[in-house]
Amino acid sequence: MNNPPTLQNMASSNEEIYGIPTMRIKSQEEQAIIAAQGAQVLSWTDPQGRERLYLSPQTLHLDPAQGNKSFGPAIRGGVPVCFPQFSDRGPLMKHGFVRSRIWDTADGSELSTADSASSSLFRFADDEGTRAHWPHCFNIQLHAEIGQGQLRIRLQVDNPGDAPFSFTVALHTYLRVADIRQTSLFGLQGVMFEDATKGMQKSVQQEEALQIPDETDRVYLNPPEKLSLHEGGKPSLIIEQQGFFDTVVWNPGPEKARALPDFPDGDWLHMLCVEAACAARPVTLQPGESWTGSQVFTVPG
Ligand SMILES: O=P(O)(O)OC[C@H]1O[C@H](O)[C@H](O)[C@@H](O)[C@@H]1O
Repeated sequence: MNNPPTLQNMASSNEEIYGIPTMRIKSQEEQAIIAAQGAQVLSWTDPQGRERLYLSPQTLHLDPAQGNKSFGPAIRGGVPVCFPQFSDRGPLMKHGFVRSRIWDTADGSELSTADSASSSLFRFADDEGTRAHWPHCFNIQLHAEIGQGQLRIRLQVDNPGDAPFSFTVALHTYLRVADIRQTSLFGLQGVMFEDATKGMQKSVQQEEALQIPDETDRVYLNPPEKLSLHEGGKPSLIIEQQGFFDTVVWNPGPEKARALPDFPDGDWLHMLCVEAACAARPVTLQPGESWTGSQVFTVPG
């Protein structure tokens, strides 16, 4: 079986990946690569040297020459940040606009300078372009950290304005799996979900292990904080979330995969999105309030 290429050998200090400016962080044997576009984590190599995130080799991205002048295409893979709208659950562009904008490093430093650090902090705030679509003042920041077999991602949204606003949000994580047909997700038995492949019909998951034989697009409501991904019958990754009150599980399956212009036809076999989200109901922030959510991935010991 042909596995898609990984980024781990493409990384030098301040390189561009598929034309996207990136920052690299390191901790002993682990490394992660974060794009300035969307503060999107593109790659996480675990202590065994295995790439854990899926990134489409056909990914589209902003033209760096255009910078923040326009809302460009979204990067297909890694950990897209969906804000201030999840999917098409509202009037805005699908998954909101921050994944299609260039974020700043926390101290305004050059992307390459964090090369020796094990964490990164990116920020983005409202501007004329965002207010034309969504008339609110906001700050959003993403902190990503690796070490000891973990990738830890924390997202914070602040309301510095003088009016309340509501949003839906997700860390739309694309996990890389060797073969989706040998992959199961544990922890969702007995949890109610909305099924986007069946007009948002609500059901309760009966099976102990979720398998993905075909297109799967579910928003699980109030799931447990800890899920476990198994590959080839063995635990492969522990997935934990806090602050987010839904979990989305998405794989396009063979037919939808063929319809996605930025995704190889066969790559639905090598990925599974397990997304920490507030999707089914919004978060509301009063002036001066903040919301924080995190998603943590741990390689089992
Ligand atoms: O293709 P995108 O806009 O990146 O969205 C990819 C997918 O994201 C989420 O998982 C949604 O639940 C899916 O309905 C959607 O197809």
